[in-house]
Amino acid sequence: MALSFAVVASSSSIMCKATNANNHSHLQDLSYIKRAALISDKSAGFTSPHPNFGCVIVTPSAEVVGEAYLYAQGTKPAEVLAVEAAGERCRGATAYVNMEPGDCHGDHTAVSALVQAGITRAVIGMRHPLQHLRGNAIRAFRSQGLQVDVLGEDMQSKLVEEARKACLLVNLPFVYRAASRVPFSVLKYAMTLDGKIAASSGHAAWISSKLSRNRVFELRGRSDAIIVGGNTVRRDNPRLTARHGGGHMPIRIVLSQSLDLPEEANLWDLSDVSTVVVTQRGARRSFQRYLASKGVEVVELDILNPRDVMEYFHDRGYLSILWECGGTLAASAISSGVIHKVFAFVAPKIIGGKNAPSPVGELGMVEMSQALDLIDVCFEQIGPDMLISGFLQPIPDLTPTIPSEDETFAIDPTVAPFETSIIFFYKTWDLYGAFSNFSPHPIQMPDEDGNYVTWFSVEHYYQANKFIGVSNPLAQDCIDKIKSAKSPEEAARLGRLTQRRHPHLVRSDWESVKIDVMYRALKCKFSIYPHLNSMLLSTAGSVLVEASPHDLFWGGGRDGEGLNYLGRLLMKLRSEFLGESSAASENTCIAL
Ligand SMILES: NC(=O)C1=CN([C@@H]2O[C@H](COP(=O)(O)OP(=O)(O)OC[C@H]3O[C@@H](n4cnc5c(N)ncnc54)[C@H](OP(=O)(O)O)[C@@H]3O)[C@@H](O)[C@H]2O)C=CC1
Ligand SMILES: Nc1c(N[C@@H]2O[C@H](COP(=O)(O)O)[C@@H](O)[C@H]2O)[nH]c(=O)[nH]c1=O
Repeated sequence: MALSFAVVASSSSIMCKATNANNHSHLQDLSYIKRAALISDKSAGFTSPHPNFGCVIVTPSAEVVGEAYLYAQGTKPAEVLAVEAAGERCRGATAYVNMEPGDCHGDHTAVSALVQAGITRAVIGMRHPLQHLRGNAIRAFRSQGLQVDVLGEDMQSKLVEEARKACLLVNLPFVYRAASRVPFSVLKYAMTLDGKIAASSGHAAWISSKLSRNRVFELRGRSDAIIVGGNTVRRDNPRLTARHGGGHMPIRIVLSQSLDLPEEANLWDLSDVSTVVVTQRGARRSFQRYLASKGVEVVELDILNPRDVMEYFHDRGYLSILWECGGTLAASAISSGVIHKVFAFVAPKIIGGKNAPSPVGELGMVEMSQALDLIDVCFEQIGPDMLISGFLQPIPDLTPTIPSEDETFAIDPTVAPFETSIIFFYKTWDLYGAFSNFSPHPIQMPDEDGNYVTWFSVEHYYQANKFIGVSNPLAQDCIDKIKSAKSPEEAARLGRLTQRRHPHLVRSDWESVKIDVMYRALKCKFSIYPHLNSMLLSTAGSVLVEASPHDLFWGGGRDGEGLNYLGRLLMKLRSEFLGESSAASENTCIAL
């Protein structure tokens, strides 16, 4: 179906460095690029930790013939879906993308889809924020003869800046994360008009209206995790779930130094989503064991401060965090410089109380001139409340902060990332991200009757295998759901959740067969994709380590304490592919 929408016309002039041979209307360009940004946001929360991508394809006669967005990491790229929708009408058309495509497939899927479909021009809202991807797709388009216009580079004006900002805003968490190496963090609180977040008694339910609290569910749905401090758990017994229906469900994180937490708490009920408790090394080991017995993950850090916690969750691949703590932890997080944005719901109520808590505790400031000014402040009325939001840290300027790969090598010729003797991989956008079992490469594996079945990713196959052969209709039901999961993350969530909630559905020999299941799936993947096979062989001589800081079985762990079985299997495969007789020799060293 052809889609169309209004174009915002204005008489402002637009400078364009590129020649305007095709006589494109640049006002239309801006409208379409904003459209790409708008649709890319539809899957916010689900794409995490991947950016939001949208693509709109428009013919020279200004007809929108295809548009699509990325649903989640590992699903079909927006560009491929838009090309599929537009079909033959791609010939001579322009593709508008809010962000330069990345390359999770490791074979330039998005670029190839547009080039092969006959697209002749690409308009790009912003360059990819990650250094190793930045500029690659733009170069590839240009080398294939496409005209490429990048907002702010090839097109400049006040209106272009506005459209560029729209593209930036839909991927702000990604941009902050790329620039600061901590997840994008939002501090949210609800306070009375006299600045209290609870009565003197500590009672806080509720300050803001139902409408505002529904808005909080949406904020939660856009986040990877919600953080509270130990005191909020003791005082409020919160659930911290996103209850707005059908949205993404973030995990819950509790920061507690003392680990003096209640034995019974809503956050220990993992039926909807998991909880991670982060504490100081050595704190209440018996309570740690108690939490672990309930399925709650406990992470010990040497010193529990917000920056270390955020660096840890960055390394775990988290993109955005919502802090819903009280003033004590909020002050500590602000002082550590990890809070990027604030959402304050102000309710027209007065509770008074000299000792009633306020949203931010001690920051050590003594003069008003030291106050932190919010940037880009917005005011929005929600029912009876006012939502005031703004940034505590400016939006990073990507140009100087994250130089392109070429620029880096020009600045420091000694940088040669390909020559390290240990190759770490983890998230699919990493240089060797295609080694991850979450990479979007379908595999074909024989079922119990020997018939070949296609699985969207190694992770889909691995998770489903937990339930294969179990004579319970619920097990088959779970396999079917995992098989049709839209993304590897979704397959993992389904598999892990069912394993946790219904352990009796897991096959009894799972622990003894899981390495072999993974090995067979990886063997298939690296056999049927020649470019992946070459990538694997190109690492000969290097140790491969899955850099998962928390998976101590498949990954290498934070301090190298993990067993790194994924890395080991890849090295085993590599040596088999290289035709070395070291299937035997490697077997002796890695003892699989
Ligand atoms: N209206 C609103 O929006 C909200 C209101 N509230 C209200 O606020 C009150 C609780 O506020 P508050 O006591 O400030 O609670 P916090 O949520 O800030 O919890 C503080 C606790 O966080 C833990 N913590 C871990 N690391 C740190 C660190 N580096 N710095 C500081 N704390 C750390 C400690 O837990 P431990 O002691 O276990 O070691 C500490 O006692 C309650 O009355 C609650 O109802 C809370 C959230 C939002
Ligand atoms: N009191 C208060 C808030 N408090 C926050 O919400 C948490 C409770 O979440 P849940 O258990 O999921 O409903 C609580 O622990 C605290 O973090 N939030 C608001 O939007 N408005 C309010 O008035």
